Amino acid sequence: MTSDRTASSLPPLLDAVHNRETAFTNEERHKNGTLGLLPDAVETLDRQMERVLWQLDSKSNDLERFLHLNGLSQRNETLFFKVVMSDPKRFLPIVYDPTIADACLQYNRLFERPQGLYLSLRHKGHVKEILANWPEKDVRFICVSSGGRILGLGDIGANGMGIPVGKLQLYTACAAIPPQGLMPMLLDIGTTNQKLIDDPLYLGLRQAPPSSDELDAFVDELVAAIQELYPHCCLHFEDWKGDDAIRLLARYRDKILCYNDDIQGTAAITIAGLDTALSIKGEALKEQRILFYGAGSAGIGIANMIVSALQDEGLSETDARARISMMDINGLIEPSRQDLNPSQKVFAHSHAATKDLAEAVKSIKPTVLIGVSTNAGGFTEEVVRTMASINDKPVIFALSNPTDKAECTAEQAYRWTDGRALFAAGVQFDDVTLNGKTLTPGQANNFYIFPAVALAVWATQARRITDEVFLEAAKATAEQVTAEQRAHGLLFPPQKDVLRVEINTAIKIARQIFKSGLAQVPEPEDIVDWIESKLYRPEYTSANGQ
Ligand SMILES: O=C([O-])CC(=O)C(=O)O
Ligand SMILES: [Mg+2]
Repeated sequence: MTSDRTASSLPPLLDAVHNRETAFTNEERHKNGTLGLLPDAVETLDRQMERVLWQLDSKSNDLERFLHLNGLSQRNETLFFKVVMSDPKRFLPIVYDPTIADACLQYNRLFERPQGLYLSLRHKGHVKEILANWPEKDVRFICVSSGGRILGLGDIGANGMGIPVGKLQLYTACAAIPPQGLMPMLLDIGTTNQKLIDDPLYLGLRQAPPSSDELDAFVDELVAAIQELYPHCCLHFEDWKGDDAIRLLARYRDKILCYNDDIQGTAAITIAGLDTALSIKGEALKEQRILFYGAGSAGIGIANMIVSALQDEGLSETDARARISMMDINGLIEPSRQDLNPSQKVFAHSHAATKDLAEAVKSIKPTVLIGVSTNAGGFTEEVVRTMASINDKPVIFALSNPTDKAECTAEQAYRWTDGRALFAAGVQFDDVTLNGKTLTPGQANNFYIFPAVALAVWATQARRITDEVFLEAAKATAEQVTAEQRAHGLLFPPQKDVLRVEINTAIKIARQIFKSGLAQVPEPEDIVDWIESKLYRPEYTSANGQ
Protein backbone atom coordinates (compact mmCIF):
# COMPACT_ATOMS: atom_id res chain seq x y z
CA MET A 1 0.00 0.00 0.00
CA THR A 2 2.77 2.32 -0.86
CA SER A 3 1.19 3.79 -3.95
CA ASP A 4 0.84 7.52 -4.14
CA ARG A 5 -2.74 8.43 -3.52
CA THR A 6 -2.05 12.14 -3.76
CA ALA A 7 -2.44 12.10 -7.52
CA SER A 8 -5.90 11.67 -8.95
CA SER A 9 -7.41 12.41 -12.31
CA LEU A 10 -10.91 12.76 -10.85
CA PRO A 11 -12.46 16.16 -10.10
CA PRO A 12 -11.91 16.78 -6.34
CA LEU A 13 -15.56 16.49 -5.36
CA LEU A 14 -15.96 13.15 -7.17
CA ASP A 15 -12.83 11.59 -5.72
CA ALA A 16 -13.92 9.85 -2.52
CA VAL A 17 -10.35 9.21 -1.40
CA HIS A 18 -9.26 12.83 -1.41
CA ASN A 19 -12.57 14.59 -1.12
CA ARG A 20 -12.89 16.92 1.86
CA GLU A 21 -16.05 18.66 0.67
CA THR A 22 -16.78 21.63 2.96
CA ALA A 23 -13.44 21.09 4.71
CA PHE A 24 -11.50 22.29 1.66
CA THR A 25 -9.99 25.62 2.73
CA ASN A 26 -10.50 28.73 0.61
CA GLU A 27 -6.93 28.40 -0.57
CA GLU A 28 -7.48 24.80 -1.62
CA ARG A 29 -10.72 25.75 -3.37
CA HIS A 30 -8.80 28.37 -5.37
CA LYS A 31 -6.24 25.79 -6.35
CA ASN A 32 -8.47 22.82 -7.11
CA GLY A 33 -11.22 24.73 -8.88
CA THR A 34 -13.98 24.04 -6.35
CA LEU A 35 -14.61 27.67 -5.50
CA GLY A 36 -18.33 28.23 -5.84
CA LEU A 37 -18.97 24.52 -6.16
CA LEU A 38 -19.22 24.41 -2.37
CA PRO A 39 -21.19 26.57 0.05
CA ASP A 40 -19.30 29.38 1.76
CA ALA A 41 -18.63 27.70 5.10
CA VAL A 42 -15.28 26.04 5.69
CA GLU A 43 -15.78 23.26 8.20
CA THR A 44 -13.69 20.88 10.29
CA LEU A 45 -14.00 17.12 10.00
CA ASP A 46 -15.67 17.07 13.43
CA ARG A 47 -18.31 19.54 12.27
CA GLN A 48 -18.94 17.44 9.17
CA MET A 49 -19.33 14.38 11.37
CA GLU A 50 -21.89 16.23 13.50
CA ARG A 51 -24.01 16.70 10.37
CA VAL A 52 -23.74 13.03 9.38
CA LEU A 53 -24.76 11.96 12.89
CA TRP A 54 -27.78 14.27 12.67
CA GLN A 55 -28.70 12.81 9.29
CA LEU A 56 -28.40 9.26 10.64
CA ASP A 57 -30.61 10.12 13.60
CA SER A 58 -33.27 11.37 11.23
CA LYS A 59 -33.47 8.03 9.39
CA SER A 60 -36.18 5.64 10.43
CA ASN A 61 -34.34 2.32 10.26
CA ASP A 62 -30.89 0.75 10.06
CA LEU A 63 -31.14 -0.18 6.38
CA GLU A 64 -31.63 3.51 5.58
CA ARG A 65 -28.65 4.30 7.80
CA PHE A 66 -26.63 1.62 5.98
CA LEU A 67 -27.51 3.18 2.63
CA HIS A 68 -26.68 6.66 3.84
CA LEU A 69 -23.28 5.55 5.15
CA ASN A 70 -22.61 3.54 2.03
CA GLY A 71 -23.26 6.61 -0.08
CA LEU A 72 -20.93 8.57 2.18
CA SER A 73 -18.17 5.97 1.75
CA GLN A 74 -18.34 6.58 -1.99
CA ARG A 75 -18.35 10.35 -1.59
CA ASN A 76 -15.90 11.05 1.22
CA GLU A 77 -13.93 8.06 2.51
CA THR A 78 -12.28 9.94 5.39
CA LEU A 79 -15.56 11.22 6.76
CA PHE A 80 -17.11 7.74 6.42
CA PHE A 81 -14.34 6.14 8.50
CA LYS A 82 -14.36 9.04 10.95
CA VAL A 83 -18.03 8.36 11.67
CA VAL A 84 -17.81 4.56 11.82
CA MET A 85 -14.66 4.57 13.96
CA SER A 86 -16.11 7.16 16.33
CA ASP A 87 -18.53 4.60 17.79
CA PRO A 88 -17.95 1.01 16.62
CA LYS A 89 -20.50 -0.48 18.99
CA ARG A 90 -23.17 1.62 17.33
CA PHE A 91 -21.97 1.49 13.73
CA LEU A 92 -20.66 -2.06 13.20
CA PRO A 93 -24.19 -3.50 13.28
CA ILE A 94 -25.19 -0.87 10.70
CA VAL A 95 -22.38 -1.10 8.16
CA TYR A 96 -22.11 -4.82 8.72
CA ASP A 97 -24.02 -7.74 10.26
CA PRO A 98 -27.01 -7.84 10.80
CA THR A 99 -28.04 -4.82 8.66
CA ILE A 100 -25.83 -5.84 5.76
CA ALA A 101 -27.94 -8.99 5.45
CA ASP A 102 -31.01 -6.88 4.58
CA ALA A 103 -28.94 -4.92 2.10
CA CYS A 104 -27.57 -8.08 0.42
CA LEU A 105 -31.01 -9.60 0.00
CA GLN A 106 -32.00 -6.54 -2.07
CA TYR A 107 -28.58 -5.65 -3.41
CA ASN A 108 -29.66 -5.82 -7.06
CA ARG A 109 -32.53 -3.41 -6.36
CA LEU A 110 -30.60 -1.01 -4.14
CA PHE A 111 -27.68 -0.94 -6.61
CA GLU A 112 -26.47 2.52 -7.63
CA ARG A 113 -22.72 2.37 -8.25
CA PRO A 114 -20.45 -0.68 -8.44
CA GLN A 115 -18.12 -0.94 -5.44
CA GLY A 116 -15.87 -3.87 -6.21
CA LEU A 117 -14.59 -6.04 -9.03
CA TYR A 118 -17.09 -8.39 -10.67
CA LEU A 119 -15.33 -11.36 -12.17
CA SER A 120 -17.82 -13.35 -14.18
CA LEU A 121 -17.33 -16.92 -15.32
CA ARG A 122 -17.93 -15.44 -18.76
CA HIS A 123 -14.48 -13.83 -18.38
CA LYS A 124 -12.75 -17.21 -18.16
CA GLY A 125 -9.49 -17.00 -20.06
CA HIS A 126 -9.36 -13.20 -19.58
CA VAL A 127 -9.08 -12.91 -15.82
CA LYS A 128 -5.78 -11.03 -15.86
CA GLU A 129 -7.11 -8.38 -18.25
CA ILE A 130 -10.18 -7.84 -16.07
CA LEU A 131 -8.09 -7.58 -12.90
CA ALA A 132 -5.86 -5.01 -14.56
CA ASN A 133 -8.91 -2.74 -14.98
CA TRP A 134 -8.94 -2.12 -11.24
CA PRO A 135 -7.59 1.42 -10.74
CA GLU A 136 -5.35 0.67 -7.72
CA LYS A 137 -2.16 -1.04 -8.82
CA ASP A 138 -0.77 -2.09 -5.44
CA VAL A 139 -3.50 -4.41 -4.23
CA ARG A 140 -2.71 -6.06 -0.88
CA PHE A 141 -5.95 -7.83 -0.01
CA ILE A 142 -8.70 -9.22 -2.16
CA CYS A 143 -11.78 -10.34 -0.28
CA VAL A 144 -13.54 -12.69 -2.67
CA SER A 145 -16.94 -14.31 -2.39
CA SER A 146 -18.87 -16.48 -4.84
CA GLY A 147 -22.09 -15.43 -3.13
CA GLY A 148 -22.74 -19.17 -2.68
CA ARG A 149 -23.40 -18.93 1.07
CA ILE A 150 -23.83 -15.38 2.28
CA LEU A 151 -24.12 -15.20 6.09
CA GLY A 152 -27.03 -17.51 6.97
CA LEU A 153 -28.91 -16.43 3.85
CA GLY A 154 -27.82 -19.20 1.48
CA ASP A 155 -26.92 -18.67 -2.18
CA ILE A 156 -27.67 -15.12 -3.29
CA GLY A 157 -25.26 -15.02 -6.22
CA ALA A 158 -24.01 -11.60 -7.27
CA ASN A 159 -26.05 -9.95 -4.50
CA GLY A 160 -23.28 -11.19 -2.23
CA MET A 161 -21.01 -8.28 -3.25
CA GLY A 162 -22.12 -6.41 -0.13
CA ILE A 163 -20.08 -8.80 2.01
CA PRO A 164 -16.58 -8.32 0.51
CA VAL A 165 -17.24 -4.57 0.55
CA GLY A 166 -18.33 -4.66 4.20
CA LYS A 167 -15.57 -7.03 5.36
CA LEU A 168 -12.88 -4.80 3.86
CA GLN A 169 -14.41 -1.72 5.47
CA LEU A 170 -13.88 -3.56 8.75
CA TYR A 171 -10.17 -4.00 7.95
CA THR A 172 -9.95 -0.25 8.28
CA ALA A 173 -12.59 0.39 10.94
CA CYS A 174 -11.42 -2.39 13.30
CA ALA A 175 -7.67 -2.55 12.61
CA ALA A 176 -6.78 0.78 10.97
CA ILE A 177 -5.50 -0.83 7.77
CA PRO A 178 -5.29 1.87 5.09
CA PRO A 179 -8.23 1.45 2.71
CA GLN A 180 -6.26 1.75 -0.52
CA GLY A 181 -5.06 -1.60 -1.76
CA LEU A 182 -8.22 -3.37 -0.56
CA MET A 183 -10.24 -4.93 -3.37
CA PRO A 184 -13.73 -6.39 -2.86
CA MET A 185 -14.43 -9.09 -5.43
CA LEU A 186 -17.46 -11.08 -6.43
CA LEU A 187 -16.70 -14.18 -8.40
CA ASP A 188 -19.89 -14.46 -10.41
CA ILE A 189 -20.20 -18.16 -11.12
CA GLY A 190 -24.00 -18.16 -11.45
CA THR A 191 -26.49 -19.04 -8.75
CA THR A 192 -28.90 -21.73 -7.66
CA ASN A 193 -31.28 -19.00 -6.50
CA GLN A 194 -34.18 -19.24 -8.93
CA LYS A 195 -35.97 -16.25 -7.43
CA LEU A 196 -33.02 -14.05 -8.32
CA ILE A 197 -32.61 -15.61 -11.77
CA ASP A 198 -36.26 -14.75 -12.40
CA ASP A 199 -35.91 -11.20 -11.09
CA PRO A 200 -35.65 -8.80 -14.06
CA LEU A 201 -33.47 -6.54 -11.92
CA TYR A 202 -30.95 -9.28 -11.02
CA LEU A 203 -27.42 -8.20 -11.97
CA GLY A 204 -25.50 -11.49 -12.02
CA LEU A 205 -25.01 -14.40 -14.35
CA ARG A 206 -28.34 -16.21 -14.88
CA GLN A 207 -27.12 -19.80 -14.89
CA ALA A 208 -26.41 -22.63 -12.50
CA PRO A 209 -22.91 -22.71 -10.93
CA PRO A 210 -20.35 -24.91 -12.73
CA SER A 211 -18.98 -28.28 -11.60
CA SER A 212 -16.31 -28.14 -8.89
CA ASP A 213 -13.65 -28.98 -11.48
CA GLU A 214 -14.64 -26.04 -13.66
CA LEU A 215 -14.88 -23.76 -10.62
CA ASP A 216 -11.44 -24.83 -9.41
CA ALA A 217 -9.94 -24.17 -12.84
CA PHE A 218 -11.45 -20.67 -12.81
CA VAL A 219 -10.09 -19.98 -9.32
CA ASP A 220 -6.69 -21.32 -10.44
CA GLU A 221 -6.72 -18.74 -13.23
CA LEU A 222 -7.63 -16.03 -10.72
CA VAL A 223 -4.85 -17.06 -8.34
CA ALA A 224 -2.28 -17.08 -11.16
CA ALA A 225 -3.38 -13.61 -12.31
CA ILE A 226 -3.20 -12.24 -8.76
CA GLN A 227 0.31 -13.61 -8.31
CA GLU A 228 1.43 -11.90 -11.50
CA LEU A 229 -0.27 -8.55 -11.02
CA TYR A 230 -0.20 -8.18 -7.24
CA PRO A 231 2.63 -10.33 -5.85
CA HIS A 232 2.09 -9.07 -2.27
CA CYS A 233 -1.63 -9.73 -2.27
CA CYS A 234 -3.42 -11.89 0.29
CA LEU A 235 -6.56 -13.68 -0.86
CA HIS A 236 -9.33 -13.65 1.73
CA PHE A 237 -12.10 -16.16 0.95
CA GLU A 238 -15.48 -15.20 2.36
CA ASP A 239 -18.93 -16.77 2.27
CA TRP A 240 -18.49 -19.56 -0.24
CA LYS A 241 -20.68 -22.63 -0.27
CA GLY A 242 -19.39 -24.98 2.47
CA ASP A 243 -17.82 -27.66 0.24
CA ASP A 244 -16.20 -25.07 -2.02
CA ALA A 245 -14.84 -23.20 0.99
CA ILE A 246 -13.22 -26.27 2.52
CA ARG A 247 -11.86 -27.60 -0.79
CA LEU A 248 -10.40 -24.28 -1.97
CA LEU A 249 -8.72 -23.54 1.35
CA ALA A 250 -7.09 -26.98 1.30
CA ARG A 251 -6.03 -26.39 -2.31
CA TYR A 252 -4.25 -23.09 -1.70
CA ARG A 253 -3.36 -22.71 1.96
CA ASP A 254 0.16 -24.12 1.58
CA LYS A 255 0.79 -22.55 -1.81
CA ILE A 256 -0.24 -18.91 -1.55
CA LEU A 257 -0.94 -16.20 0.99
CA CYS A 258 -4.62 -16.79 1.75
CA TYR A 259 -7.16 -17.61 4.42
CA ASN A 260 -10.84 -18.41 4.75
CA ASP A 261 -12.54 -16.18 7.28
CA ASP A 262 -15.57 -18.43 7.76
CA ILE A 263 -13.40 -21.44 8.49
CA GLN A 264 -10.46 -19.89 10.33
CA GLY A 265 -11.76 -16.52 11.57
CA THR A 266 -15.00 -17.93 12.96
CA ALA A 267 -13.05 -20.77 14.56
CA ALA A 268 -10.66 -18.35 16.24
CA ILE A 269 -13.35 -16.15 17.76
CA THR A 270 -15.21 -19.23 18.98
CA ILE A 271 -12.03 -20.53 20.61
CA ALA A 272 -11.53 -17.10 22.20
CA GLY A 273 -15.07 -17.28 23.61
CA LEU A 274 -14.50 -20.84 24.84
CA ASP A 275 -11.25 -19.79 26.45
CA THR A 276 -13.00 -17.03 28.41
CA ALA A 277 -16.01 -19.21 29.24
CA LEU A 278 -13.73 -21.98 30.55
CA SER A 279 -11.74 -19.54 32.65
CA ILE A 280 -15.05 -18.43 34.19
CA LYS A 281 -15.94 -22.11 34.81
CA GLY A 282 -12.41 -22.85 36.02
CA GLU A 283 -12.05 -25.84 33.66
CA ALA A 284 -9.71 -26.93 30.86
CA LEU A 285 -10.69 -27.47 27.24
CA LYS A 286 -9.80 -31.14 27.46
CA GLU A 287 -12.45 -31.64 30.14
CA GLN A 288 -15.21 -30.58 27.73
CA ARG A 289 -17.63 -32.54 25.58
CA ILE A 290 -18.55 -30.37 22.64
CA LEU A 291 -21.60 -30.82 20.43
CA PHE A 292 -21.95 -28.89 17.18
CA TYR A 293 -25.33 -28.25 15.65
CA GLY A 294 -24.33 -27.59 12.04
CA ALA A 295 -21.41 -29.21 10.18
CA GLY A 296 -20.70 -26.86 7.28
CA SER A 297 -17.54 -24.82 6.72
CA ALA A 298 -17.85 -22.87 9.99
CA GLY A 299 -18.60 -25.98 12.09
CA ILE A 300 -15.77 -28.00 10.55
CA GLY A 301 -13.39 -25.04 10.85
CA ILE A 302 -14.16 -24.58 14.54
CA ALA A 303 -13.99 -28.31 15.24
CA ASN A 304 -10.59 -28.64 13.55
CA MET A 305 -9.18 -25.66 15.39
CA ILE A 306 -10.44 -27.06 18.71
CA VAL A 307 -8.63 -30.29 17.81
CA SER A 308 -5.41 -28.28 17.29
CA ALA A 309 -5.93 -26.48 20.62
CA LEU A 310 -6.49 -29.84 22.37
CA GLN A 311 -3.35 -31.24 20.80
CA ASP A 312 -1.54 -28.24 22.29
CA GLU A 313 -2.95 -29.41 25.66
CA GLY A 314 -1.25 -32.77 25.06
CA LEU A 315 -4.04 -34.88 23.57
CA SER A 316 -3.58 -37.13 20.52
CA GLU A 317 -5.57 -36.23 17.42
CA THR A 318 -7.89 -39.23 17.95
CA ASP A 319 -8.53 -38.33 21.59
CA ALA A 320 -9.10 -34.71 20.64
CA ARG A 321 -11.64 -35.63 17.95
CA ALA A 322 -13.40 -37.96 20.39
CA ARG A 323 -14.38 -34.93 22.46
CA ILE A 324 -16.32 -33.43 19.56
CA SER A 325 -19.66 -34.61 18.17
CA MET A 326 -21.49 -33.01 15.29
CA MET A 327 -25.02 -32.96 14.03
CA ASP A 328 -26.33 -31.51 10.79
CA ILE A 329 -29.59 -31.31 8.92
CA ASN A 330 -29.46 -35.07 8.24
CA GLY A 331 -28.86 -35.99 11.87
CA LEU A 332 -26.01 -36.90 14.18
CA ILE A 333 -22.73 -37.56 12.41
CA GLU A 334 -22.09 -41.24 13.11
CA PRO A 335 -20.53 -44.08 11.12
CA SER A 336 -23.73 -45.33 9.45
CA ARG A 337 -24.16 -42.00 7.61
CA GLN A 338 -23.44 -42.40 3.89
CA ASP A 339 -23.52 -38.70 2.98
CA LEU A 340 -20.48 -37.46 4.89
CA ASN A 341 -17.56 -35.62 3.30
CA PRO A 342 -14.03 -36.47 4.47
CA SER A 343 -13.85 -33.48 6.85
CA GLN A 344 -17.05 -34.63 8.57
CA LYS A 345 -16.19 -38.35 8.64
CA VAL A 346 -13.39 -37.89 11.15
CA PHE A 347 -15.99 -36.73 13.70
CA ALA A 348 -18.26 -39.77 13.20
CA HIS A 349 -18.29 -41.60 16.54
CA SER A 350 -20.33 -44.69 17.39
CA HIS A 351 -23.81 -43.64 18.42
CA ALA A 352 -27.36 -44.56 17.49
CA ALA A 353 -28.64 -42.57 14.51
CA THR A 354 -30.80 -39.61 15.52
CA LYS A 355 -32.13 -36.43 14.01
CA ASP A 356 -33.33 -35.09 17.32
CA LEU A 357 -31.00 -32.54 18.91
CA ALA A 358 -32.64 -32.81 22.35
CA GLU A 359 -32.12 -36.58 22.27
CA ALA A 360 -28.46 -36.12 21.23
CA VAL A 361 -27.94 -33.63 24.08
CA LYS A 362 -29.47 -36.08 26.57
CA SER A 363 -27.21 -38.92 25.54
CA ILE A 364 -23.95 -37.10 24.72
CA LYS A 365 -24.28 -34.72 27.69
CA PRO A 366 -22.25 -31.90 26.16
CA THR A 367 -20.74 -29.20 28.31
CA VAL A 368 -20.57 -26.92 25.25
CA LEU A 369 -23.23 -26.55 22.54
CA ILE A 370 -22.30 -24.63 19.40
CA GLY A 371 -24.88 -23.67 16.79
CA VAL A 372 -23.72 -23.00 13.23
CA SER A 373 -26.79 -24.41 11.51
CA THR A 374 -28.72 -21.34 10.24
CA ASN A 375 -31.72 -23.16 11.72
CA ALA A 376 -33.51 -20.43 13.64
CA GLY A 377 -34.88 -21.71 16.93
CA GLY A 378 -32.94 -25.00 16.67
CA PHE A 379 -32.00 -24.61 20.34
CA THR A 380 -35.46 -25.29 21.68
CA GLU A 381 -36.54 -24.86 25.26
CA GLU A 382 -36.06 -28.61 25.78
CA VAL A 383 -32.52 -28.48 24.36
CA VAL A 384 -31.49 -25.50 26.46
CA ARG A 385 -33.15 -26.79 29.64
CA THR A 386 -31.41 -30.14 29.15
CA MET A 387 -28.07 -28.32 28.84
CA ALA A 388 -28.94 -26.52 32.09
CA SER A 389 -29.80 -29.78 33.87
CA ILE A 390 -26.47 -31.36 32.87
CA ASN A 391 -24.27 -28.33 33.53
CA ASP A 392 -23.90 -25.83 36.28
CA LYS A 393 -22.74 -23.24 33.73
CA PRO A 394 -23.77 -24.47 30.27
CA VAL A 395 -21.78 -22.94 27.43
CA ILE A 396 -24.21 -22.14 24.62
CA PHE A 397 -23.10 -20.39 21.44
CA ALA A 398 -25.85 -19.65 18.90
CA LEU A 399 -23.64 -18.40 16.11
CA SER A 400 -25.94 -18.38 13.08
CA ASN A 401 -26.72 -14.98 11.67
CA PRO A 402 -28.33 -12.58 10.89
CA THR A 403 -30.45 -12.18 14.02
CA ASP A 404 -33.46 -14.09 12.74
CA LYS A 405 -31.31 -17.18 12.02
CA ALA A 406 -29.84 -17.53 15.53
CA GLU A 407 -30.45 -20.96 17.10
CA CYS A 408 -31.89 -19.17 20.14
CA THR A 409 -31.94 -15.63 21.46
CA ALA A 410 -29.92 -14.38 24.41
CA GLU A 411 -33.11 -13.90 26.36
CA GLN A 412 -34.14 -17.54 25.79
CA ALA A 413 -30.69 -18.88 26.68
CA TYR A 414 -30.64 -16.96 29.96
CA ARG A 415 -34.29 -17.54 30.88
CA TRP A 416 -34.20 -21.30 30.25
CA THR A 417 -31.00 -21.70 32.27
CA ASP A 418 -32.00 -19.34 35.13
CA GLY A 419 -29.26 -16.96 34.04
CA ARG A 420 -26.53 -19.63 34.29
CA ALA A 421 -25.67 -19.89 30.58
CA LEU A 422 -22.35 -18.60 29.29
CA PHE A 423 -23.87 -17.38 26.07
CA ALA A 424 -22.62 -15.88 22.83
CA ALA A 425 -24.23 -15.25 19.47
CA GLY A 426 -22.98 -14.32 16.02
CA VAL A 427 -24.82 -11.00 16.23
CA GLN A 428 -25.16 -8.63 19.15
CA PHE A 429 -28.21 -9.22 21.31
CA ASP A 430 -29.29 -6.60 23.83
CA ASP A 431 -28.57 -7.01 27.52
CA VAL A 432 -31.08 -9.17 29.37
CA THR A 433 -32.31 -8.44 32.88
CA LEU A 434 -33.28 -11.53 34.83
CA ASN A 435 -34.19 -11.54 38.53
CA GLY A 436 -32.73 -8.07 38.90
CA LYS A 437 -29.39 -9.05 37.34
CA THR A 438 -28.18 -7.64 34.02
CA LEU A 439 -26.58 -10.18 31.72
CA THR A 440 -24.52 -9.08 28.71
CA PRO A 441 -24.40 -11.57 25.85
CA GLY A 442 -21.17 -11.88 23.89
CA GLN A 443 -20.87 -11.44 20.15
CA ALA A 444 -18.74 -14.28 18.80
CA ASN A 445 -18.19 -12.67 15.45
CA ASN A 446 -15.09 -13.06 13.33
CA PHE A 447 -14.78 -9.27 13.06
CA TYR A 448 -12.65 -9.47 16.23
CA ILE A 449 -10.16 -11.67 14.37
CA PHE A 450 -9.75 -11.16 10.61
CA PRO A 451 -8.88 -7.43 10.66
CA ALA A 452 -6.17 -8.08 13.29
CA VAL A 453 -4.79 -11.00 11.28
CA ALA A 454 -4.78 -8.84 8.15
CA LEU A 455 -2.95 -6.00 9.93
CA ALA A 456 -0.20 -8.35 11.12
CA VAL A 457 0.06 -10.06 7.74
CA TRP A 458 0.28 -6.74 5.92
CA ALA A 459 2.86 -5.25 8.27
CA THR A 460 5.13 -8.31 8.30
CA GLN A 461 4.51 -9.21 4.64
CA ALA A 462 3.94 -12.75 5.80
CA ARG A 463 4.48 -15.47 3.22
CA ARG A 464 1.69 -17.73 4.50
CA ILE A 465 -1.09 -17.69 7.07
CA THR A 466 -1.04 -20.71 9.35
CA ASP A 467 -3.59 -21.99 11.86
CA GLU A 468 -1.13 -20.94 14.58
CA VAL A 469 -1.80 -17.34 13.54
CA PHE A 470 -5.50 -17.81 14.22
CA LEU A 471 -4.85 -19.61 17.51
CA GLU A 472 -2.62 -16.71 18.55
CA ALA A 473 -5.39 -14.28 17.56
CA ALA A 474 -7.87 -16.26 19.66
CA LYS A 475 -5.55 -16.25 22.65
CA ALA A 476 -4.74 -12.55 22.34
CA THR A 477 -8.45 -11.66 22.05
CA ALA A 478 -9.41 -13.72 25.11
CA GLU A 479 -6.54 -12.26 27.14
CA GLN A 480 -7.98 -8.81 26.68
CA VAL A 481 -11.17 -9.62 28.58
CA THR A 482 -10.40 -8.28 32.05
CA ALA A 483 -11.08 -10.16 35.28
CA GLU A 484 -13.82 -7.68 36.07
CA GLN A 485 -15.47 -8.21 32.68
CA ARG A 486 -15.27 -11.99 33.16
CA ALA A 487 -16.95 -11.60 36.52
CA HIS A 488 -19.91 -10.09 34.64
CA GLY A 489 -19.97 -13.07 32.27
CA LEU A 490 -18.48 -11.11 29.36
CA LEU A 491 -16.81 -13.47 26.91
CA PHE A 492 -15.27 -10.95 24.51
CA PRO A 493 -13.68 -7.52 24.80
CA PRO A 494 -16.23 -4.69 24.56
CA GLN A 495 -16.98 -3.57 21.01
CA LYS A 496 -16.33 0.05 21.83
CA ASP A 497 -12.65 -0.88 22.26
CA VAL A 498 -12.44 -3.00 19.12
CA LEU A 499 -9.74 -0.92 17.42
CA ARG A 500 -7.37 -0.93 20.41
CA VAL A 501 -8.05 -4.61 21.01
CA GLU A 502 -7.29 -5.62 17.43
CA ILE A 503 -4.12 -3.54 17.24
CA ASN A 504 -2.94 -5.32 20.40
CA THR A 505 -3.90 -8.66 18.87
CA ALA A 506 -2.08 -7.79 15.63
CA ILE A 507 1.09 -6.98 17.58
CA LYS A 508 1.01 -10.45 19.18
CA ILE A 509 0.38 -12.09 15.81
CA ALA A 510 3.18 -10.11 14.18
CA ARG A 511 5.58 -11.34 16.89
CA GLN A 512 4.52 -14.88 16.15
CA ILE A 513 4.96 -14.40 12.38
CA PHE A 514 8.50 -13.12 12.95
CA LYS A 515 9.22 -16.06 15.25
CA SER A 516 7.95 -18.58 12.74
CA GLY A 517 10.22 -17.18 10.02
CA LEU A 518 7.31 -16.35 7.71
CA ALA A 519 7.86 -12.58 7.71
CA GLN A 520 9.45 -10.98 4.65
CA VAL A 521 10.56 -7.76 6.32
CA PRO A 522 13.26 -7.40 8.98
CA GLU A 523 11.99 -7.57 12.56
CA PRO A 524 11.84 -4.04 13.99
CA GLU A 525 13.31 -3.23 17.36
CA ASP A 526 10.08 -1.85 18.73
CA ILE A 527 7.24 -3.77 17.19
CA VAL A 528 4.57 -1.71 18.96
CA ASP A 529 5.83 1.62 17.59
CA TRP A 530 6.37 0.03 14.22
CA ILE A 531 2.77 -1.20 13.91
CA GLU A 532 1.40 2.08 15.32
CA SER A 533 3.31 4.03 12.67
CA LYS A 534 1.52 2.17 9.89
CA LEU A 535 -2.02 2.77 11.05
CA TYR A 536 -4.64 4.65 9.10
CA ARG A 537 -6.25 7.58 10.85
CA PRO A 538 -9.45 9.12 9.57
CA GLU A 539 -8.11 12.67 9.38
CA TYR A 540 -7.51 15.13 6.55
CA THR A 541 -3.74 14.87 6.71
CA SER A 542 -1.05 14.31 4.16
CA ALA A 543 -0.22 11.05 5.98
CA ASN A 544 -3.44 9.64 4.59
CA GLY A 545 -2.53 10.75 1.12
CA GLN A 546 -4.77 13.79 1.38
O1 LIG B 1 -20.21 -11.95 8.58
C1 LIG B 1 -20.48 -12.36 9.73
O2 LIG B 1 -21.14 -11.73 10.57
C2 LIG B 1 -19.89 -13.68 10.16
C3 LIG B 1 -19.56 -14.45 8.97
O3 LIG B 1 -18.46 -14.44 8.45
C4 LIG B 1 -20.63 -15.20 8.31
O4 LIG B 1 -21.71 -15.35 8.86
O5 LIG B 1 -20.40 -15.65 7.18
MG1 LIG C 1 -18.59 -14.98 6.41
